[in-house]
Amino acid sequence: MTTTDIRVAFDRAAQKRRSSLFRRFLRHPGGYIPLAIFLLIVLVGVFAPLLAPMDPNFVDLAAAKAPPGPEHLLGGDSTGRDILSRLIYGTRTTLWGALITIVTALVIGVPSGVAAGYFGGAFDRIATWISDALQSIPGMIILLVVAAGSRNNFELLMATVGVFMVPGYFRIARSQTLAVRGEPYIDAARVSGLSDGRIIFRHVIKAVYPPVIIQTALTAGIAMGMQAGLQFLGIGDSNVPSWGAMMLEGFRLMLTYPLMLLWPSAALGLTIAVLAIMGSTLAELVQVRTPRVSRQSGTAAGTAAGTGAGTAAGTTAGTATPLAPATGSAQHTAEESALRVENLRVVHATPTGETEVVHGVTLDVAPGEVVGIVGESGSGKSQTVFSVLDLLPSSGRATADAIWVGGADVTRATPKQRHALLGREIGYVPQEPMSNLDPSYTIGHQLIEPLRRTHGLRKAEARERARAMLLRVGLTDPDRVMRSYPHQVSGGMAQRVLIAGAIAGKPSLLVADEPTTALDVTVQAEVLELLRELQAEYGMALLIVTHNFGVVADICDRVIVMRGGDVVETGPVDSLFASPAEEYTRELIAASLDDAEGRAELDRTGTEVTA
Ligand SMILES: Nc1ncnc2c1ncn2[C@@H]1O[C@H](COP(=O)(O)OP(=O)(O)OP(=O)(O)O)[C@@H](O)[C@H]1O
Repeated sequence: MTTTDIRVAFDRAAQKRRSSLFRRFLRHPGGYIPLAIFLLIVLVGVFAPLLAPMDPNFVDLAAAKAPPGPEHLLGGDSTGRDILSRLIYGTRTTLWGALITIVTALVIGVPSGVAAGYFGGAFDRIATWISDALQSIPGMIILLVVAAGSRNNFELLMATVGVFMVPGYFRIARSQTLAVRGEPYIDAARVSGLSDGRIIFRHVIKAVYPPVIIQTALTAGIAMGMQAGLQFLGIGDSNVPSWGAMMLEGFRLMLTYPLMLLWPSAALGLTIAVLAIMGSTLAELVQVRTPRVSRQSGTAAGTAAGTGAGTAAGTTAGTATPLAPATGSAQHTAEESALRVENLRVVHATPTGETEVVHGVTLDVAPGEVVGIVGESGSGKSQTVFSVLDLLPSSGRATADAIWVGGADVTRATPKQRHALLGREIGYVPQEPMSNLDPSYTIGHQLIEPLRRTHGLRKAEARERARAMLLRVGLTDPDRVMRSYPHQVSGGMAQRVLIAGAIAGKPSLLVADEPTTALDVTVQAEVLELLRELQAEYGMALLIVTHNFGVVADICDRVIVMRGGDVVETGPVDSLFASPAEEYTRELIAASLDDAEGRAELDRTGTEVTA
């Protein structure tokens, strides 16, 4: 991609202006109208003492069942209390009760749902079981017990209602987290060394909060209805003016004095209706807005959660199938290597049992060396590098005698140490540039964050470093790129951004997994050229995964040929090309050459046609 192409792509993309969910909500009639009404209701509740014309409990016997008039605008109740004042104070009680319910449900439901979705395992199973069990408990009976035991303590009752609302939040938070935790941009954040906590707060919460807000609008309505229902049943403090208690009184006198039932029912109905409309408007806007980037096959699969333990040195694979002999060889000592993998096995749990997909691979990359792992689809290239990067999906388990990164054996490190080391020592350029960027954050933010967290740079330094890296990878307007969201840049630009991010921490090893596969042919050559330049400039080791011998011939010093989870051959590129020892290697080379000839033929035909 030329500089002009980059500019054109940028300008085209930049036209798609992004506006926040809140702003779009405010522009939608289903947003601003109910919001205005709801805010008005809140103000009435907050300023009840100023707005209410009388004390809500003041009894004026002359006003008993009085019709609306100048003294009592909405009339008097059965004991002569001013209905309007009670309604205004009742707003306060109702909102306060709903707030207690929502906060209780949010505080328990969302963190537990996110943790269950993110970490999975035993916590997920136990939390899901508790959530299901909670739903099967008859809430009203528990509420009656709590009311009797606490002498109708209003706050405790509303908190108990909140506990019964927890499963709604738990399920939403868990499913949203499950949906994003396997996204490549989460993997990319892990590889860049961000801790689980940071990833959750920065990336996962962004996906969780929109449905949680919708749920909150609906829960508020349900909580108010429940509260009115409780008070209608006579549960709660009868001295506290509330819409439910007013409805109970109105219900008793419905035939003789229907107005008493009308006012609190109208207030409750209106409040629940505006909350429901806000909820459904938000749901509509969120659906339009969230372009779910789904993981494609071949990109980093799953999160690393649960994989760290499996890589501890000395553990056995525990495969159902007999172990195949180890394959491959290391050319350098552990201390001399940027990366050295010894006897790596990867096992996946499948419905039919465990399957070993990488069978004891040994390989290494020296500092400053460019090594290609090449092989047909399914040969185990990605599983090998994902094991190094700690990115295997939760179904996968890697075991190795050792994985040396920059002279340290990461299989002996704690997961935290391992992440920190990987974030510092290894840069990762993935296959799918677009899905490896979080659509919720600007590119600048995504470059600056790992530099601050993993490399400890101050914000200004990190910004300057990110800017310089964007310039270095050929993006001529780094400030605009930093302000852009991923959807505002082209695939080629996104890959340059990821390369900038991968090298910004000055890693000693850059791992590139099919870095050009998702790009169009003209951009492929430029990205390869860029990788080669950067590797030489920074003196990094480069491990490039590809199925294309053309790429190997282009930039690699040495090649490792894989087939069916084994290393079948390794050697310097020139000698391997000149005299491959294995028939399989010969076929791969021939297939790559055929492909190249085919493409040249296509190019020629294209030229003739257009000429
Ligand atoms: N989650 C999984 N569960 C079970 N088997 C898997 C899983 N992921 C990968 N495999 C298997 O592991 C083997 C190696 O896959 P891997 O992705 O490493 O191949 P690859 O050489 O990188 O191929 P490609 O070039 O298509 O990405 C394949 O047989 C694949 O089916």
